[in-house]
Amino acid sequence: MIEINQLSKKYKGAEDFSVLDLTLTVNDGEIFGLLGPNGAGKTTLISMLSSLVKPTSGSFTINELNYKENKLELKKLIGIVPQEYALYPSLTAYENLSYFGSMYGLKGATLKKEIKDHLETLGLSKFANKRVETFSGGMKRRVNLIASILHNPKVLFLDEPTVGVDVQSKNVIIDHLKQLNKNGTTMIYTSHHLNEAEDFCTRVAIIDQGSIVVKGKPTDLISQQQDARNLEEVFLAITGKALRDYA
Ligand SMILES: Nc1ncnc2c1ncn2[C@@H]1O[C@H](COP(=O)(O)OP(=O)(O)OP(=O)(O)O)[C@@H](O)[C@H]1O
Repeated sequence: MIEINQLSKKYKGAEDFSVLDLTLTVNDGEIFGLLGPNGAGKTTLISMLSSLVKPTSGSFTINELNYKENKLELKKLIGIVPQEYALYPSLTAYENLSYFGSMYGLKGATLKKEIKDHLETLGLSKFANKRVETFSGGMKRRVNLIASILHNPKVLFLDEPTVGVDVQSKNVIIDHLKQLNKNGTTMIYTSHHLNEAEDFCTRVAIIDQGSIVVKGKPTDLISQQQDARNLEEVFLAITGKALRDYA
């Protein structure tokens, strides 16, 4: 279970808080979606939960481990699928995955088997020994995903795991994530693909300006919002149609 208590982040030199007093509980086995316009604070929140960004105030626990006191245990428990590719372009898929797997403490036959199985499920076996710089966006996204799940994390943070990929890659990625979830991985996921989130998530929160505006099951949010037929219409009704450009 992930318990977030009044978590806030104000970056150095920034005028405003990127995440403000955010309180949320995500239960074991959930796929929880963080939805919101550009700049809403989704990546900042995920980055704090995965110990990449230090909170300004507030606290959180993951499976009762406190982020301040149990950093090492937490690191083993979680996986992070970052928005940017965390891959070495001049290394092959296999070399990249060996490197990331060994960082998580996997080695020998176990590491080999995990890499082989994941490459197979995600349709990449025949590209294992090709350099990642030659891969399409969808293939890079799939390798990026495998790099974060080789150690079989109990909790997985996914920052736009299907951005910029074709429909085929997207299906393979989402099916694989659903399978991982069935096997016991709890997930927090951000996306701008609201159709995908509607199908994929057990619950979602719509975040705007660092705070949760609404949260609930996608079907409940749709039925509660007057005239909304899908999550995108709920989203637009709640966050408005104005552009959210920032620099
Ligand atoms: N390293 C940083 N330093 C200063 N400000 C930052 C930093 N990272 C993010 N911000 C600011 O924090 C706010 C929230 O950004 P964040 O990336 O968390 O939003 P997001 O919801 O993930 O957006 P997107 O959908 O565009 O990925 C924005 O105003 C952004 O400019």
